[in-house]
Amino acid sequence: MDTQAFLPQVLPAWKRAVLKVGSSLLAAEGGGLSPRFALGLAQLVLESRQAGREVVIVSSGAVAAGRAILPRAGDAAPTIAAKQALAALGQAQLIALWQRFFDAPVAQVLLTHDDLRDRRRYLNARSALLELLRLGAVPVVNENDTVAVDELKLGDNDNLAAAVASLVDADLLLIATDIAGLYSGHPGRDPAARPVARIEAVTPAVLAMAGDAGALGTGGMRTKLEAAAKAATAGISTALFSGRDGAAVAALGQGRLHGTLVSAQGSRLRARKQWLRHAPAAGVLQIDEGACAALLRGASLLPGGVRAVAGDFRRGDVIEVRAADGSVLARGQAQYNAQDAARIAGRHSREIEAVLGFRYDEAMIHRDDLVLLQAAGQTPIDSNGETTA
Ligand SMILES: Nc1ncnc2c1ncn2[C@@H]1O[C@H](COP(=O)(O)OP(=O)(O)O)[C@@H](O)[C@H]1O
Ligand SMILES: N[C@@H](CCC(=O)OP(=O)(O)O)C(=O)O
Repeated sequence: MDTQAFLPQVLPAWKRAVLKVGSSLLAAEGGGLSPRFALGLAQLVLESRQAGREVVIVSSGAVAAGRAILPRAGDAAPTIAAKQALAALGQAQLIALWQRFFDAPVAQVLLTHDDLRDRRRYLNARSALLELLRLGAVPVVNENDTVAVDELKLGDNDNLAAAVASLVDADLLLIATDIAGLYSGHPGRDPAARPVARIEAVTPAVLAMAGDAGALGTGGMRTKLEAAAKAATAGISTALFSGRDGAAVAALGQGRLHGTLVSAQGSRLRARKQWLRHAPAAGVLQIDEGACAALLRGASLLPGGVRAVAGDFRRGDVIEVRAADGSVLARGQAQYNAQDAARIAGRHSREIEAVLGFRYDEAMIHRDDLVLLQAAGQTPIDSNGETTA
């Protein structure tokens, strides 16, 4: 395939990224996995970590790895069940491949889209991934193919990577594939296909440029653009580039992208705050004056400042935070369900474990999951969202 090169462009500055690596980059020609292209990508991860950035890897390749272990399971047109078996067989090797490049421990995280749709599991996955990053581990995520087969059918690891990018509050989604970026038509079939370096919005016309997968991948450019569109709405930019092109991969470390950049729609923080502001509230925490002052200073809401709990919310639900006079001070995502919140209300954070028998977080609502609806000294808002002055 003779395709035109992409001119370099500036990669947006980032602190935390999700790097999605397709099967097309990890599958060896004779079956199994090859370190050939993974090496350069791992180098990029290492350099980024040394520069104080964090990277979560979303890696496909378990099915390809499984093929080398039990070739007869991967006959010409394997069924979904055979692909699931191959994925289960190959997953350990996939993790072992990534571990080869890092002194830091590699952590295997298997997720499904359903896990991320369920608020409680979403929050659990988030805490676990953020803790892994805090500990300096290299999280490597793949779809849990034993219990969900979306990715095996649709190549949805692209979409999973976008969901993970939102989950961990990444500011960039890097999608490494076997082609330099998006072309205006399928490069194998359209000789006039041109590089598309920049996409401001993933419109139907942009989606129409994308065709199916290459020989080894699933989903092709379409799922990559869908993923980029989701990331964009969450305030995250996406870079599509070739993981086979060592120079293009090395350039990313210097902040230059040879590939396609899909721009974020607004900032990540704005998108998240917007969601917290408008998601239906499942309950209410009434807090004391000390807690009000702490929230206005930008602190988390600790159980000690909670006076009363109302509603039947679950961990991860959005709830309102009201001052003693009933005015709505803030909204945020609950770390504890209503029952547990009621049991720890008024208690010191260090008592949480003794009361509940476990502890998710020292806060009832973490400051990253909280949006203030009043600034210090501002007019309070009543429970209908109207100003009370
Ligand atoms: N408009 C397009 N521009 C670039 N690649 C495209 C386009 N349409 C389809 N493709 C195909 O998408 C492939 C990459 O997707 P895929 O095979 O699913 O890889 P991965 O395993 O990295 O997810 C390319 O190799 C190319 O054949
Ligand atoms: N979970 C599957 C990934 C399937 C998938 O999305 O593949 P790809 O299109 O190469 O990213 C595997 O590990 O083989």
